[in-house]
Amino acid sequence: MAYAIDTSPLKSNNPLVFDASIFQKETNLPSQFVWPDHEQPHLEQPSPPLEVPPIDLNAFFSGEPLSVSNTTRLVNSACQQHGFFQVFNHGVDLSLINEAHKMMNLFFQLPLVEKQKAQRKFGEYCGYASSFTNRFSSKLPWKETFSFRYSAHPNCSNIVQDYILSVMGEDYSDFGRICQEYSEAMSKLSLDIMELLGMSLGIERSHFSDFFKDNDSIVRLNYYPPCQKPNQTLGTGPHCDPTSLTILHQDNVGGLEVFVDEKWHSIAPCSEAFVVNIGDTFMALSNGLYKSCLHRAVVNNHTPRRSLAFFLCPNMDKVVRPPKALVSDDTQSMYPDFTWSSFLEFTQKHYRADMRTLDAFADWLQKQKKS
Ligand SMILES: C=C1C[C@]23C[C@H]1CC[C@H]2[C@]1(C)CCC[C@@](C)(C(=O)O)[C@H]1[C@@H]3C(=O)O
Ligand SMILES: O=C(O)CCC(=O)C(=O)O
Ligand SMILES: [Fe+2]
Repeated sequence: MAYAIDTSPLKSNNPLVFDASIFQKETNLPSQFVWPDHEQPHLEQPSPPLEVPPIDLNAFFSGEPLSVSNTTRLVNSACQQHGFFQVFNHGVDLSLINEAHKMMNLFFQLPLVEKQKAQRKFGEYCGYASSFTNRFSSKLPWKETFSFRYSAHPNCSNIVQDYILSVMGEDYSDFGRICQEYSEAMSKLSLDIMELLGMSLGIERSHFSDFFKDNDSIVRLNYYPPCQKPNQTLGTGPHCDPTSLTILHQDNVGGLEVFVDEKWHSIAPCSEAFVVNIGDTFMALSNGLYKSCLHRAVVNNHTPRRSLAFFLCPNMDKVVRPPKALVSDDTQSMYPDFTWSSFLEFTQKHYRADMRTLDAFADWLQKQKKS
């Protein structure tokens, strides 16, 4: 079997490197990529599609009373059931989305050593990772990712482009510029969606958009190479996003699945739409009313798949606590107050994000307080 041997000091105790150009032809998957039987996808039985409401953001922002009440009702019901919906007429230029996909294609086609200029370091969430061979020793995801920080703080006006140029070099200025523009567009869209979520919860429209104005978010480019044994592995394992809100754009290949009513359901790609889902931090902000739902990405044996994720996160030191209107004497606060910086650190240094990250974090916080 063909493995590339890693020579970097980072992974001295783990020689496995995921080089997609080699691994996509492998018929014997290294055992680290083989997921346990109960988590393996059964691709021979296609997952039924999930009914996700199509949300017309333009109609909502028109202020026309019927559109507003229909939209908030649909969002409220989807978020209480599973936390997934799709947004249309979102105001993001389709040519910017296409450019971002083109740049992402170019990036992932680069030779491994070139991509490794941006190698993600242990304990950090930014950079390039070919699978997580230096982070985890089993249930490795069949993917490459490139993640970077976006901050809406006025002092960080060019943060994405500066980061990409600093790690990849001057030749990557178009890549940096498009990623910067895309991140800004996603941050703006996320604040619009926060207004909608605030209204759908019956609280002050600006409550959550104000809370996230100075967001410190994560943008991630995902590349899922073909796999000769797609039934044995996963592109992204079952998890709930620890972040607040995810805005995902998938290419036309398909692979995103959501666990609802005890079954996996697919969400078909749609180039004009973004898939939006509630993450654990927003579940805490809504006092458990809106759900952060289990999802995963499956791979296939013929076509590479790409997706672009914007993970909205609060400013690092803001206290995550639901508004008073969502906490009654009976319900109390479902989760302890926390900061995003501590939750992020938990996912990067102490716990691999899965379906119970928020509960595990709440227990961990409790123990920290006691000791
Ligand atoms: C804070 C984060 C951790 C992860 C990236 C962002 C939001 C989603 C998380 C993740 C995708 C959930 C599944 C497991 C994970 C390890 C992955 O497969 O990428 C998670 C990310 C991470 O820790 O890098
Ligand atoms: O690529 C996808 O479709 C989903 C990826 C995902 O869930 C994530 O990165 O959190
Ligand atoms: Fe996710």
